[in-house]
Amino acid sequence: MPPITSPVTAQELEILSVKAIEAKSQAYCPYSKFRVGACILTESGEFVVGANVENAAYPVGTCAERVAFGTAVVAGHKKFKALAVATDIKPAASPCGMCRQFIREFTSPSFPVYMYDGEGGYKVMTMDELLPDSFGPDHLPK
Ligand SMILES: O=c1ccn([C@H]2C[C@H](O)[C@@H](CO)O2)c(=O)[nH]1
Ligand SMILES: [Zn+2]
Repeated sequence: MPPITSPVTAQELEILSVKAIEAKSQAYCPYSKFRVGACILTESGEFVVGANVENAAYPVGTCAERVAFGTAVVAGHKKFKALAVATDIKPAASPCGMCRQFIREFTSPSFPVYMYDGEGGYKVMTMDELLPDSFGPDHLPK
């Protein structure tokens, strides 16, 4: 059985959402003009933010979610409680396919992804809902 992600408190969720929404202002998105902010709550109680960073060579740009997870992993974090992603649209946007696979590497099936719309409303889905029947580290030969 996969590990169950520990639940997020109402206070943690409030901070997570504020930081994800604030992180939109750090986006570098001159091409799409589509601001995305992300914030991860680590198992140790730290908040790590990211925003999308685009590039003149369009496909080279990275999403907010991968910036946040890359930053957190490089800072030494290995376990995560929740992710919030914020955009200015409604209904809320959800992580792209590449990000779903990237996040899957570091999370359990019950890991919650909170998706905030431009009015502060949100929907929440687990990683298993976002990426069912997924491929991960355990599928590779030892
Ligand atoms: O969940 C998402 C969806 C899109 N983007 C970024 C990629 C690109 O910079 C811009 C438009 O797709 O939004 C993210 O960061 N996260
Ligand atoms: Zn993405």
